Amino acid sequence: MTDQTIITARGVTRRFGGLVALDSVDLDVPHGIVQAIIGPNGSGKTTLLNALSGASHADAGSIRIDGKEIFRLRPHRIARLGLARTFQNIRVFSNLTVLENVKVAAACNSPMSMFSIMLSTTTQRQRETEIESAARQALEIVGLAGRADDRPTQLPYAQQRLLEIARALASKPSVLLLDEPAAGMNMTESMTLLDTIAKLKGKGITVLLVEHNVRLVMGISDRVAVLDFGKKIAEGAPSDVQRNPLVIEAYLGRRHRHA
Ligand SMILES: Nc1ncnc2c1ncn2[C@@H]1O[C@H](COP(=O)(O)OP(=O)(O)OP(=O)(O)O)[C@@H](O)[C@H]1O
Repeated sequence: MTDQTIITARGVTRRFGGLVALDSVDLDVPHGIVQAIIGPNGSGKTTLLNALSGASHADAGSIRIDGKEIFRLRPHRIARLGLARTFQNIRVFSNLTVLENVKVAAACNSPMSMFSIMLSTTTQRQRETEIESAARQALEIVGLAGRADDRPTQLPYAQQRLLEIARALASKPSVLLLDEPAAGMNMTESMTLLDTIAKLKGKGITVLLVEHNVRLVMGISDRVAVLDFGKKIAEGAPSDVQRNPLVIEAYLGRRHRHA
């Protein structure tokens, strides 16, 4: 690991019964880049994201965020170290406004003490102002500032996915994990997503994304890691990975096996 590495994973292994979903995976993600994890269906991408975010722990290995070991830490402890994530399925509160949804996420990641809540202290009012400001900034970044007072269900599907990103951003993370951010998006919507990811990178946020749309990944990522049957089979610049015979075989071979 170097000072430039924000995520350092070593030997990350996850089994489900007899199935080895992650087989001793190593990953080094430098600060401030867009890193993609790709691979055929069932290759272990989401399992890796879950292990990194603490949503579902690995059985063995070491995972460091900015040098701190997070293996087996609970998700909220990992979030406090600056890591936020989105999920494949949309998880918003439909009875709250767009802004309220983001404020809830911001508040969850910086809880006030029960004491200050009961006494309604100046500190609490300051925190509320900070939460509102963080939420509005997050909506601004994803281009939803104008929809703050709408309900999430009034947004088109692609914007609901951007709202998920805004919720993750509300905790001001240094690392953002995106699980299938372009799922269900058309070409124009995917381009908006790419702009948003570029903006995040411009703000110094390290983005790690799992994505099925390989063309989209190749356009936005600085580095790509490829999983196949739980093993990392390739990693590097998009142009190198695309030409890697192991990667071509993983995709084509899998397609042929399913044909
Ligand atoms: N909770 C679980 N219980 C049992 N097996 C699981 C569980 N979660 C994942 N798996 C298995 O682990 C393997 C990796 O799954 P994972 O969802 O990480 O793959 P993926 O690359 O994200 O797939 P996809 O591209 O289809 O989303 C698959 O064989 C999957 O069936």
